[in-house]
Amino acid sequence: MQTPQSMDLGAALDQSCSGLRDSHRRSLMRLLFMVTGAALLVFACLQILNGFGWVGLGEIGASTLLFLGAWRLRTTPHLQLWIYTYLLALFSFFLAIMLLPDASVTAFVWILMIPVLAYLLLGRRAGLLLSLPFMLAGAGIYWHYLGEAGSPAVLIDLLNLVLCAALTLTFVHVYEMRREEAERRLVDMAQTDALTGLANRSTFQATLHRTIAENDRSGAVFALVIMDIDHFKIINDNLGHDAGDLVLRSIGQQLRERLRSTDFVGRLGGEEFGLILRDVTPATAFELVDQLRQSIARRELDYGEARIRVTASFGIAHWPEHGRDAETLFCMADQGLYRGKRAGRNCVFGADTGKSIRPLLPDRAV
Ligand SMILES: Nc1nc2c(ncn2[C@@H]2O[C@H](COP(=O)(O)OP(=O)(O)OP(=O)(O)O)[C@@H](O)[C@H]2O)c(=O)[nH]1
Repeated sequence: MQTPQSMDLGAALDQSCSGLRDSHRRSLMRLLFMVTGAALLVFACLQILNGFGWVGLGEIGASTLLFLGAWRLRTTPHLQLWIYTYLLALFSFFLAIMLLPDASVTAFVWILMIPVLAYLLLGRRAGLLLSLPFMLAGAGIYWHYLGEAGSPAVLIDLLNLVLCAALTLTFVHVYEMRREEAERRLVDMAQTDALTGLANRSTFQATLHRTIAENDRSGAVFALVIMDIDHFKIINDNLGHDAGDLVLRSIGQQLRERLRSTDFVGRLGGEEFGLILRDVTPATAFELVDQLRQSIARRELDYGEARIRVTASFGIAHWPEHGRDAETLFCMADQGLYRGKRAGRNCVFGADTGKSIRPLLPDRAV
């Protein structure tokens, strides 16, 4: 049986593992392009005033490209490629200004900026892989810049930079790890029913929509099953809410155990569950669901002195015969379920045929 994580977290978590969400990365990249473009314009004026006209003109050209890039970034589908190109060019530029013959010592502060940008835009793994070589190269250039290798003064300066850079890298790495973890937990909570650990209603609905789209392309079929525990209120009323929760957890576990790895199950709310059975004929679906019905009716749960037995009713709708869209399919499966409830519960009903499987076990709750 597929878990909510494997079905719906995919896109969100993939993005979470590459730093910020795509929309945020896009905005940040556009901001960086505009800030870098504006900064280059200022530097270009200073270079021209200093008599380095050709450098100034080059910077004006680069600045124009950056402004055009900021505009293009709004819609490009190749965001990742833009990010890599930008970061590689920017980090190489940092190294280049450190290598200039009369480089100012302040040029080396950019080494600290490398991990921050790389982690924000690429996430933990790619961020580490990209920032490490550039930071090491920067530290090497700084050592060379200081001259008199081995003198205590030089070593102190070098150590200051290396320690500060290592701490920045560690801080950014740990922060990113925690952020990824927190995001994973949040998405998990948003998609999972806390009591049973199954997919919640919105995840189930999203999975149903996706299954319809997939089967539309592949031509495969599936069944939607809605299951409702019979007279569940009696358990709550007689034994309390904790006993009801125990039953819901136990049924969630039973469904998880009995379904195939390609099937999907979710708690739709209260004592109602939804199942998506892939690649099943109507006859197979009936058989499978009836086995589920029997196994639920057979199981006894100990709750203090009490022994709890429950039954459940099921409605089945087939895609595409009973409806091509999720809403119609839900409606049809619901009709089957309520036919089952009216017929005395503990049974399986198809959506339109009225075909049913009658209970083999007596219909009883607590
Ligand atoms: N323990 C527990 N009870 C819940 C939860 N969610 C809903 N319920 C209870 O489930 C019961 C549902 O009752 P009804 O809708 O009357 O359904 P039923 O008693 O199963 O009757 P039929 O469906 O007609 O067989 C209510 O008492 C709700 O309070 C939950 O998370 N935990």
